[in-house]
Amino acid sequence: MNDGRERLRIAVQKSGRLSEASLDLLRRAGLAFRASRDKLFLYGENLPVDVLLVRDDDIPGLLVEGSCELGMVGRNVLDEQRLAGDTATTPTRLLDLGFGGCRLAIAVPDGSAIDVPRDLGGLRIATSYPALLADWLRTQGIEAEVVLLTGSVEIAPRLGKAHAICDLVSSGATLAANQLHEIATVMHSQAVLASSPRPRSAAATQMLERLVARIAGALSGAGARLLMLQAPRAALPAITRLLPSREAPSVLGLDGRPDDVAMQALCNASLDWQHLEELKRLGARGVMVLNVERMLA
Ligand SMILES: Nc1ncnc2c1ncn2[C@@H]1O[C@H](COP(=O)(O)OP(=O)(O)OP(=O)(O)O)[C@@H](O)[C@H]1O
Ligand SMILES: O=P(O)(O)OC[C@H]1O[C@H](OP(=O)(O)OP(=O)(O)O)[C@H](O)[C@@H]1O
Ligand SMILES: [Mg+2]
Repeated sequence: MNDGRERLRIAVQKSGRLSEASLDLLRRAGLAFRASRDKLFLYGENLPVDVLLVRDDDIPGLLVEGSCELGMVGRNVLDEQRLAGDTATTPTRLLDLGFGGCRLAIAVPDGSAIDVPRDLGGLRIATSYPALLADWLRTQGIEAEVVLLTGSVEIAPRLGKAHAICDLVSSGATLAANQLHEIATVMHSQAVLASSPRPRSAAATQMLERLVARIAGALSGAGARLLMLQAPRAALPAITRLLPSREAPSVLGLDGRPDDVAMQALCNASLDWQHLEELKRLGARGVMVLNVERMLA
């Protein structure tokens, strides 16, 4: 392991939009932690894995230098640092984590004459993501000036610092509150699991692969439902057609009841009361729905 360390390190955001969901996912992957006194470091009690609590902007750099083997960070932050090209090697994106969903968008003041991206030619755009914005402008063939602001980007047009902004949006409430509206999407983003490009020992690689498989398992279990029921054998085709199942259901015979079967189906989160009512109409009995906590392929 790097620097002779015996334990794997995973970096997550200390305090912000990704913090809670990142730690929750690690818990669902089976990690139990003990907090250090300064709360910047969580000691993994049941696996040789420790959690580093840092600013999200620092995570790509920590991975590149090998201070951490894994990190959970917004794709926007990862791609910005890759495009900014400070280092020859870049972290590897392993998994999309399904939280922290947002988009990097171009927005302009309500009532502005800027309607479409090409209207931005020759104007100033404020952003905290200069490399992503410059890359997008290049692909659109637009020459505009990029103005770097590290926060409160939405205020730039009112201050006369820029004609437009390029910032993260999810609900759109911040844009609306600042009398701005979107005219283009630069990228869609969500939190991702990324790994260090540094070489690591065979033992570290094995531990990393184990943890990544567990995280993937916790993710694929999320929202999944296990449906169990008994039904007339003749109703099986209609039941199978009805279900939002992820794979073919398992069907078992029942002792002394040749016309009936027991069935088990892994369904996605869209399985609802309407499905259950329909199942009952088709003759299903003893219908049970269980939330799936984790899965291992
Ligand atoms: N409005 C949003 N909705 C959903 N996800 C978002 C939103 N804004 C940002 N994110 C995602 O969450 C990440 C972290 O956002 P946050 O605002 O907590 O970061 P920060 O202020 O840079 O925090 P830090 O102090 O760690 O630097 C963003 O990089 C992005 O991937
Ligand atoms: O579309 P909305 O749902 O309104 O979200 C957009 C806002 O969320 C982010 O900031 P955040 O609230 O995380 O604060 P920050 O700028 O201090 O990071 C982003 O920078 C926008 O300002
Ligand atoms: Mg940050």
